[in-house]
Amino acid sequence: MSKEASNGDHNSAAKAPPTPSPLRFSKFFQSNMRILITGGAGFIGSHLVDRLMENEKNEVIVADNYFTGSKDNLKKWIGHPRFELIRHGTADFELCGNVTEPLLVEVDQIYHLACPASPIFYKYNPVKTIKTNVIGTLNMLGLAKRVGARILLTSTSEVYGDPLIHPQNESYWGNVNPIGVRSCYDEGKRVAETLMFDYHRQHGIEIRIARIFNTYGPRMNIDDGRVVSNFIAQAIRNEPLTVQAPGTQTRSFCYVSDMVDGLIRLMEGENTGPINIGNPGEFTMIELAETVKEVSFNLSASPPGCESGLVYFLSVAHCFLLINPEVKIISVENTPDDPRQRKPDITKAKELLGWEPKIKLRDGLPLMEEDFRQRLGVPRKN
Ligand SMILES: NC(=O)c1ccc[n+]([C@@H]2O[C@H](COP(=O)([O-])OP(=O)(O)OC[C@H]3O[C@@H](n4cnc5c(N)ncnc54)[C@H](O)[C@@H]3O)[C@@H](O)[C@H]2O)c1
Ligand SMILES: O=C(O)[C@H]1O[C@H](OP(=O)(O)OP(=O)(O)OC[C@H]2O[C@@H](n3ccc(=O)[nH]c3=O)[C@H](O)[C@@H]2O)[C@H](O)[C@@H](O)[C@@H]1O
Repeated sequence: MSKEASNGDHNSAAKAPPTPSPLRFSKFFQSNMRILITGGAGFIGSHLVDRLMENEKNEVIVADNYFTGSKDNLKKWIGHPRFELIRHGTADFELCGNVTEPLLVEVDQIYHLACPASPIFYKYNPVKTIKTNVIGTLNMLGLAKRVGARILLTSTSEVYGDPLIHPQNESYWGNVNPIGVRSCYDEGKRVAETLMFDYHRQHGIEIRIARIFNTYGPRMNIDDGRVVSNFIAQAIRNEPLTVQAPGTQTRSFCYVSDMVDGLIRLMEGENTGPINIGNPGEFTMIELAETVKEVSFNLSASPPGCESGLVYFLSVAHCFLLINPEVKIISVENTPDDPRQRKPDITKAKELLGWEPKIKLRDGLPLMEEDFRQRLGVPRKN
């Protein structure tokens, strides 16, 4: 029997995990933990790389096809002796670094994040999205089985679909359209969760499943179409904030440093999950737009994840600067199957991981604004 405990509902007859390769016990490997991060050039992945690289005992390997991620997010690590960017698969550019191609690399842990996450990107090529979720997860589970690695999947609150219970807890099975335009992503992640548990029960693989709720922060793709990045970019460019109708739909936003902390605790802990990781502070999209307009620097210290000296300077100086109080808010058409409400029940994360988010939306938004201003080349007017 595997020693790891599930969070209650699963995991009755798991086999022992396969023995790691003898190489793992050689002197060379003993000092270091080798960690693969798929999708490590993306938004959450690159912050996870930063956090794991802080530990000198970690060697970090990233596999990414740069569909929505960028090498820029990793530039401070390229060339570092404990860091490696791998290009596997074929010579075909489309397939290079792609998790839909098998990968063989000796690692102890796999954080499997690779998947486009913004609705406009995952809907752009739905077949590619579902292949990434299904074949990509199968490949990473095959790798975990072969080398005896523990694997964590970044699943999503979208497995709950347009939820009929509120807030959503992990025992809720969801309300998902299997044939809709979002299905490549939400049904894809549901299959990925199924594969994780089948490999766990059948092959004894050590698995961890995080159900991530809307996460925001520096390094989000400026034009990736998600609501927080859209509103901040629009406010900085002095364009109207586009609230998709009706605007009363809700989301709960988690700052990226809190998310990374939750993912590492889940990986290091003894529970398979699935476990919700998100911030229960819930906002309608109209409230979010108003908050983006009005949010001000009002920080007494620089929270984790804040890399900008300017933000730190402004925050210790107790400045009160609005992003753009003049900007207009307009209502635009929505897309099909948009969930009407979303808020995580994080009781399990609190009890099993000792985790809860620390950064409030009003404190996280200015940090993201600063990063967007730098990348857009639009300095703040004082
Ligand atoms: N950010 C959120 O709010 C959120 C919420 C729920 C779940 N998630 C999950 O977290 C993970 C990371 O999300 P993110 O917000 O950082 O997104 P992101 O788009 O910034 O990052 C995804 C990364 O995966 C890479 N990728 C995509 N398809 C790939 C493939 N076939 N092979 C190799 N690499 C591939 C992309 O190039 C990118 O670097 C995703 O699995 C996503 O589903 C994110
Ligand atoms: O957290 C999650 O589980 C999921 O959340 C998001 O999906 P979604 O909530 O639809 O993300 P957004 O595109 O940011 O939309 C959030 C809300 O904002 C609205 N919106 C979006 C963009 C915009 O310009 N204006 C606007 O009002 C949308 O209609 C929606 O109601 C992510 O993009 C998924 O990757 C992730 O898995």
